[in-house]
Amino acid sequence: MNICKAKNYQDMSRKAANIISAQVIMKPHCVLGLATGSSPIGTYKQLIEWYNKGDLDFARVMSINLDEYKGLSPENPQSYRYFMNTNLFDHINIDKARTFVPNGLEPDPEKACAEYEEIIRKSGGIDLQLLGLGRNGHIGFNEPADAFARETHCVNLTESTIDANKRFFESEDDVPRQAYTMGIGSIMKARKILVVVSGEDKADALKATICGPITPQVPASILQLHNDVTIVADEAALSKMDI
Ligand SMILES: N[C@@H]1[C@@H](O)[C@H](O)[C@@H](COP(=O)(O)O)O[C@@H]1O
Repeated sequence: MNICKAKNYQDMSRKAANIISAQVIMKPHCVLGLATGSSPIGTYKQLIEWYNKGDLDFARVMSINLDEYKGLSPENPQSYRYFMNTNLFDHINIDKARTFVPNGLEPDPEKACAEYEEIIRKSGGIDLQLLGLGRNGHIGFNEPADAFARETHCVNLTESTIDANKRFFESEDDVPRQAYTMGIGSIMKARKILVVVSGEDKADALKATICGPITPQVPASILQLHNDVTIVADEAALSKMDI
């Protein structure tokens, strides 16, 4: 694992955006695996800035997002499709028909997940997967569990995740209890993985991810087995480690 220490959130975002830019410049028709949450927002802002300066071209890029709340429509401001449109896609020249997010409105989990795995398979594989880290070590919506889930599946969100994500909703009751997420196997197939981590509330999860045993109780710990992972973390997130 390549650990890159950033001073703060802004520095982390710029460093991560540099890595994504390099990917897009080196392979203009690349497949980007994208993430939601507050961690990658600064990275997306930086990419938009460089796009506006004429430094980046997303015309041939395809994107595949990690996850979506089950039951939320793309127009719902809390949906991850809406998040991606407003935080990135609406501001760059990516072809929206080539941006994919699991279909939150598909009530049949088997159908929703099989369709999504087919999209990943047909894409030829994700070149660079961007990830945030949950406070309990989750990636995508792969929550701590007794076993690693391989493919896209439907999950019941844990109390910790519902609590962490309620800030985006009017009340805790409005947070969906289920989501569709790419599995650990789908994530691990990406050729390169980039994790962005900021803030002291992630310090324990980050330490367990990097130094702890590989266990489905800390889903991100599986990343120790991937051969091309870069973690860009700020000082606060690295505060519990000697790095
Ligand atoms: N499904 C998302 C994850 O993909 C994200 O990494 C995590 C952390 O979010 P944040 O970056 O806001 O801390 O939140 C959600 O649960």
